[in-house]
Amino acid sequence: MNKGKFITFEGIDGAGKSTHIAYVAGLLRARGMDVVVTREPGGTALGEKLRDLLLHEPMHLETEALLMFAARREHLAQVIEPALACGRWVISDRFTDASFAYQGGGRKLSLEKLAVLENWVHPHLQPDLTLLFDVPLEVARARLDAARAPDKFEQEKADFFAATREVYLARAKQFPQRFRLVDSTQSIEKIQKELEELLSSI
Ligand SMILES: Nc1ncnc2c1ncn2[C@@H]1O[C@H](COP(=O)(O)OP(=O)(O)OP(=O)(O)O)[C@@H](O)[C@H]1O
Ligand SMILES: Cc1cn([C@H]2C[C@H](O)[C@@H](COP(=O)(O)O)O2)c(=O)[nH]c1=O
Repeated sequence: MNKGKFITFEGIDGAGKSTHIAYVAGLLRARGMDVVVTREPGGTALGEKLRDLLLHEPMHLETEALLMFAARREHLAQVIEPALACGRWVISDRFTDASFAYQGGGRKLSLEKLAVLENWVHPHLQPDLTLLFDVPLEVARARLDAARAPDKFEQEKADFFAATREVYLARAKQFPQRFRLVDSTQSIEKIQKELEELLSSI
């Protein structure tokens, strides 16, 4: 049995990831793939409880990083690994790149500590494709302000998101084989066209 592929969507809050997930899942299903759509933090019953704490309770930055990886361990064991093993494709709204970007960039937690957690929780698995939706902070902020009340992360200041975006862009340079940068200032229709072309090659 062929293993499925693992696709992750990343970007700062308001970049537009969630808008495009259903579209990409639809494209892949039309090509006959069996697709699982999931998210982080979350994706399991325990993970969703942790998500609620992570998005709304103040906590020490290391507690936050550890809970992100605890939720991820459960997500891998219950959802991601079993799905890939039986040939399904997994699309996750965020994965470990978000921990490097938010906890490492935004909160300034040591990237070495995060690498230790990554190596513990998923020493061998990496996404086959990571779509990084990139927008200037002001564009993301304006979109979020128009869309919903902010959670704990979305209330952070511009310098937090500038550092988060910087780490995302640095990781895209560090891992060019799996990252694809999507200019998310474009219209939704233009981005969909770009995604369609991009996915035709995997
Ligand atoms: N290319 C676009 N042009 C204009 N508006 C957009 C575009 N992409 C997304 N939006 C709008 O911006 C808002 C935020 O989009 P979305 O929820 O997809 O962002 P996100 O990256 O998933 O954010 P978060 O990570 O905080 O969930 C939504 O109201 C969405 O309709
Ligand atoms: C996986 C992960 C997520 N975060 C942050 C990023 C976002 O602000 C929230 C999730 O909200 P979304 O609307 O579903 O994008 O969590 C993080 O800080 N670290 C992580 O590892």
